[in-house]
Amino acid sequence: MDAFRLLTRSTKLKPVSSASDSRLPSTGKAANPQLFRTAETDKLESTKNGKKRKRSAAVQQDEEDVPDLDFFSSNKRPAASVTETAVATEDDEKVSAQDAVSDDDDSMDEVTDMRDLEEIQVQPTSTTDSKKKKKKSKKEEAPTLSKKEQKRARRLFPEPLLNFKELRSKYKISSRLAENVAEQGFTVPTEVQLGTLPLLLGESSEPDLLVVAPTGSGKTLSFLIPVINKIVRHHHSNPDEHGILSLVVAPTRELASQIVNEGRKLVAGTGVKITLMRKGMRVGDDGDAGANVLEENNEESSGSEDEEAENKPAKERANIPVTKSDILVTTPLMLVNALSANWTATMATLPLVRSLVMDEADVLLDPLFREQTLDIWKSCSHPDLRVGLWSATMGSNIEDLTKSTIRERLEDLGQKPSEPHALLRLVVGLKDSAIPNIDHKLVYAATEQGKLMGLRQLLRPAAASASDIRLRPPFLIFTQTIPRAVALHSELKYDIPAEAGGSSRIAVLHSDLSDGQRSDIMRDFRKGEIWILVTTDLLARGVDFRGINGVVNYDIPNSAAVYVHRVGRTGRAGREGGIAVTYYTKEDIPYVKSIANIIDVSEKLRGGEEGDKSIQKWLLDALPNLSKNSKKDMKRHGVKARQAPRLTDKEDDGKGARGMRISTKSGFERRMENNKRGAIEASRNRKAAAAASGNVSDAGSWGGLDD
Ligand SMILES: Nc1ncnc2c1ncn2[C@@H]1O[C@H](COP(=O)(O)OP(=O)(O)OP(=O)(O)O)[C@@H](O)[C@H]1O
Repeated sequence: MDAFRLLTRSTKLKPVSSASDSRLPSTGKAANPQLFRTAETDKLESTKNGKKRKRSAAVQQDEEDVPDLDFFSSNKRPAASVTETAVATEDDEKVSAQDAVSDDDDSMDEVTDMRDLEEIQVQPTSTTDSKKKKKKSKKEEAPTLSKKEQKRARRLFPEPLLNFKELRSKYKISSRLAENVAEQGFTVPTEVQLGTLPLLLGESSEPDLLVVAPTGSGKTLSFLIPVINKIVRHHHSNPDEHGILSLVVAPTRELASQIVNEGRKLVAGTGVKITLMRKGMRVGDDGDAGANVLEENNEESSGSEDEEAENKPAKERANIPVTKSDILVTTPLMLVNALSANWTATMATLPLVRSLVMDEADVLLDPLFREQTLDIWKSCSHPDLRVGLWSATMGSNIEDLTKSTIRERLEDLGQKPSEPHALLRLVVGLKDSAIPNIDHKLVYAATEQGKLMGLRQLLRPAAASASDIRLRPPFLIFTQTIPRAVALHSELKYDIPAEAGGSSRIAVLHSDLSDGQRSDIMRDFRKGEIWILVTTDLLARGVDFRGINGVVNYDIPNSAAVYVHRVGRTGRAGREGGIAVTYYTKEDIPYVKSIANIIDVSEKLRGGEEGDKSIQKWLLDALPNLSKNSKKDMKRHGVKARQAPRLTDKEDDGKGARGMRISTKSGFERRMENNKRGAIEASRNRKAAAAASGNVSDAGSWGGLDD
């Protein structure tokens, strides 16, 4: 009898299929990076047959019985993929854009104009349904529109990008930029790319854009191409204006550095410079037409040189020549510090910035970073600023905050943009859901010891069959706090046999490490020298380790959104075979339902037999719902018992920190160790006291008084 299987009886673990065995994320890129291609094909088929557009079976089923996603927006229905829109637009003769909104369809729109209806009706739009909208505007005085009609009025059906060649042939992007994109070797644009690139590169006025698209779906390329192209055009039309024209803000240094590396591949030879904001840099006014310039050393350097430069003391960096950068990539705090470097009451402004990109926008506008992000947003003082907010999860509160900030910034500025433009929202796939191309395993481990046992089984391939989970390195392990990550790392350090590389194969990464240490670990994990990386939510978002085979949530995530991001570190760009293992204990039961819901929806999106699903209905029914306040509390602090400061054995009542400790040692072994430590300490104290009173037994070690 497998004890571990007993522990996990609350989930149905399906046998590992030979297909996922042979096809792992680490074996290379997927033939097709799109996630919703099956549904798309189905729809294409049904439109071609001249029938009314229908959702794929899997998605239809979702509509019937998808459980409420009790977080984020009020809309609980799956949105059709953006390619559905593409089908409608491409196949205009058979299915008009208006037909595409079937009467019984009240799901979330793909591309939605977020402005007030009156505003939409007076603005000219260049989309295919513009004529219909104009007709509608005549009926402005008509009785108030129903919710459904309002939704319909807001929906847009822009043309999709069919292939990357169109970037040059149709959207006329810089030829050098087009070459750089081609050199990346991508063949098919992902859904988010085919949806957003035409919106941002098209002839109509560039919109402010909110994008919600799955993890690993290529959002970085989607925002970098338009930003770079805009700067190339700007250089042509304003050859004398130099300075920071675009800002990209990301929540962590690791993500910011990754964006710079991606950007460098795209800007090569275009004359555009992209720079990572580093400690000690100053964004200052050079007195040249109010332009912001960046003091930095080597803006054309490669990633590794960049990292070396970062490790130089700030003093050395302060002496470097002033150069100009077009795109600055930064974390919020670093830029806020630089903008308020002269400690004046008001922050310096960034008068030339025309594009502000917020990657992982929902976390940037979360209370944790909100003040800093809004300060940066408002310091961009150009009236033609366009904002882009990108994430795999986006609460409706973020949409409201975006609308109000756009309005307030313009009011404060007292100027209007040179041309009217829209605020659009594009949703790819099912909003706020985990990607469907990975396997989720929700495992009940009862206690902390149970989790450690389970994890050890994953580390030993021979024992892996016992747990039905086969997770091959490289993979990530997430814990709730830094001390827990450190403790888990020291517990597992010697679990990897010396012949496989031993303790050097496993590392821990968190924000208490120095920048240099963090960069080294990231580099070694990417190079495959480190196989297992224990970390905190520092790496939960945005970071792209292309070929990692899985993610282990050693501690449950603080929210459903964090789950979506953590598990999205695997299954990037359509790769199949990734696994997400989440352990939970007795203490976690109150918090598991939202995660179980996410897994359930993801499995429904994937389709397949009901019996293959890991989340059974009885489990969902049995798990308790969490109150709003408890959810908030959980989001801020995580599971409280795990957050507790370390207690000494004497202080611990046995239910708190001790129960949550990451260790395989028994209480008896710990007590013995403690006693031994105490005895050594006491003997040391006795010796010190004796030495202080001059009564030293070891007289030979005392040289006596000097004459
Ligand atoms: N069209 C494409 N075809 C194949 N791979 C692609 C394509 N576009 C991007 N990629 C690759 O997909 C991976 C994920 O891209 P990216 O990091 O931009 O995802 P993301 O949507 O920002 O994810 P997250 O939400 O986790 O931040 C990268 O390795 C990138 O090189």
